[in-house]
Amino acid sequence: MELETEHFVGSIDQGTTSSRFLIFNKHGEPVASHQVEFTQIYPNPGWHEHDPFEIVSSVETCIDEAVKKFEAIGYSRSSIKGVGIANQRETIILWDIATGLPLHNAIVWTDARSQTVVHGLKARPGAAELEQTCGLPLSTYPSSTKLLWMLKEIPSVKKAWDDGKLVFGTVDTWLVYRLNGGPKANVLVTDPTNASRTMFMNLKTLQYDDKLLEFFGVKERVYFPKIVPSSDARAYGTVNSGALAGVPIAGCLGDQSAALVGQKAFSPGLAKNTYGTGCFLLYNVGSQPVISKHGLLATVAYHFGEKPVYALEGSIAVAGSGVKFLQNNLNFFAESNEVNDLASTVNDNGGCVFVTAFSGLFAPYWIDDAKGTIFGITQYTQKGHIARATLEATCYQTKAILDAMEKDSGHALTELSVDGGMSNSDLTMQIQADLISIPVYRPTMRETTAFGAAIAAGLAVGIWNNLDELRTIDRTGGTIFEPKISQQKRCELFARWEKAVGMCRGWGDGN
Ligand SMILES: Nc1ncnc2c1ncn2[C@@H]1O[C@H](COP(=O)(O)OP(=O)(O)O)[C@@H](O)[C@H]1O
Ligand SMILES: O=P(O)(O)OC[C@H](O)CO
Repeated sequence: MELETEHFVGSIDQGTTSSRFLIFNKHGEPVASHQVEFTQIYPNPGWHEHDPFEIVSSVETCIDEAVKKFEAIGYSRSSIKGVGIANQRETIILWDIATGLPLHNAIVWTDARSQTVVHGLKARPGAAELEQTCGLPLSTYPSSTKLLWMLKEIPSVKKAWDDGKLVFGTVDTWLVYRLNGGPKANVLVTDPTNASRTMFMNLKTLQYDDKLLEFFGVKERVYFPKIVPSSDARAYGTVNSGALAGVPIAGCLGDQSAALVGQKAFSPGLAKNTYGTGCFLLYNVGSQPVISKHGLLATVAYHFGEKPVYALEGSIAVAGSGVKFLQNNLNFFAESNEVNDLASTVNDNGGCVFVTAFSGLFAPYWIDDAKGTIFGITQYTQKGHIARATLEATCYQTKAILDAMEKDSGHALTELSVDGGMSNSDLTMQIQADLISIPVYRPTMRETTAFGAAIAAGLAVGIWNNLDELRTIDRTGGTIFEPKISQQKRCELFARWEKAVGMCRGWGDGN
């Protein structure tokens, strides 16, 4: 009997490496899920693309397969009341308003091809003030510089612009548009957490800012999606076909905001660090944005009710993608989790420091002319040392981000909550605790990104009535990694890392 009255919420987690669909009950437990990895396209050094239709088909496959599993254990698809979306941010897709067809592959957030565009923009009057309005520094990372590169370099994009047919979308907008049926329904929306990664949105008004659009020269001739709250039962339309046809899309969050929500970091001072393809530390600063003085980003954490909540963010471009690099490019092992066995064949990094700056270095350094560099290789160096140095790179950057966050907020974290694929590595989490000298807490339920999007949708369709109801969801269990090394050792290791960062500057300049 209980099964029939129970309601569920579905959640799309469209990440950089894979897509997933999970179905959650109101206790925050995933009862069915499906995951699909999709193709990573690297056409040139520093370039990174996705096929827009493969993004959609991977999501549709995940929905259909997860619903099959859900029904196989006795539930009915009609008990799924809404769907939420969490998505990789900054990645852009451009399409034609009339046909609904993409004009190019998606340019992924890691892609560094807009370096020359960025240098040109930095020389324009007003460049230094942009961050005060949108929270992001000029770099290859946000969507704006990718759009400008495409307008300059891709003839079909230029033509669509000339013809007044160009639609700009981040992955959330593209997914919502396609899931609603494309040009037939023509639903063009985004939420403030995604829009805050474009450099086009004013952090305070949560709307496009004329001055920002004018700075980038895109005030006219582009269809921008409407910015709507992250939790809304109507604005995102409904799923048009497949196993969940007719179900409302009721919530949408950039994946890192979703992970903060999924960790239930609803109060100022709470934070999380997600180790996925990249690694992103978000710190809840409450109802006013804080513009960083130490290399962090100001971003929207979520907008559920009347007032938005903001976060300070430390973004690291390479985390799990470093592990994938050892796996796919260097053939060190066949599966990601094997990195831990390999890194455990040695006691330390053997003097190697790997600055994994494949796309330049992001927070808090913002060095766009760095390239991946391994320092300290000798005849003694083994694969295990390189594997260990790869894991350490993300942990050092997290330490640098926490230092910056403490300076910006005046508050030191006493524990770091973690999630994401690479947080499955016990070795990495122990190294992390050692380097930051506070405990690292890894929850048992690590699908926090998907859970965050489920919360956004679930609040809109009445699975939960308010955030207080969510506070009671059990977060006990999980693993705590305690720091084990001395302060002196920690300082020595970090000083070597900082030296390596200083020495990797400039390699990519003009190349
Ligand atoms: N046990 C593990 N140890 C180290 N890295 C891992 C492990 N499991 C997964 N990863 C890495 O985590 C990443 C996938 O994490 P995920 O959170 O799914 O990322 P995304 O959301 O970006 O697609 C991959 O890059 C993979 O290499
Ligand atoms: O795919 P992830 O989980 O590394 O997240 C990507 C970020 O949203 C990029 O800003």
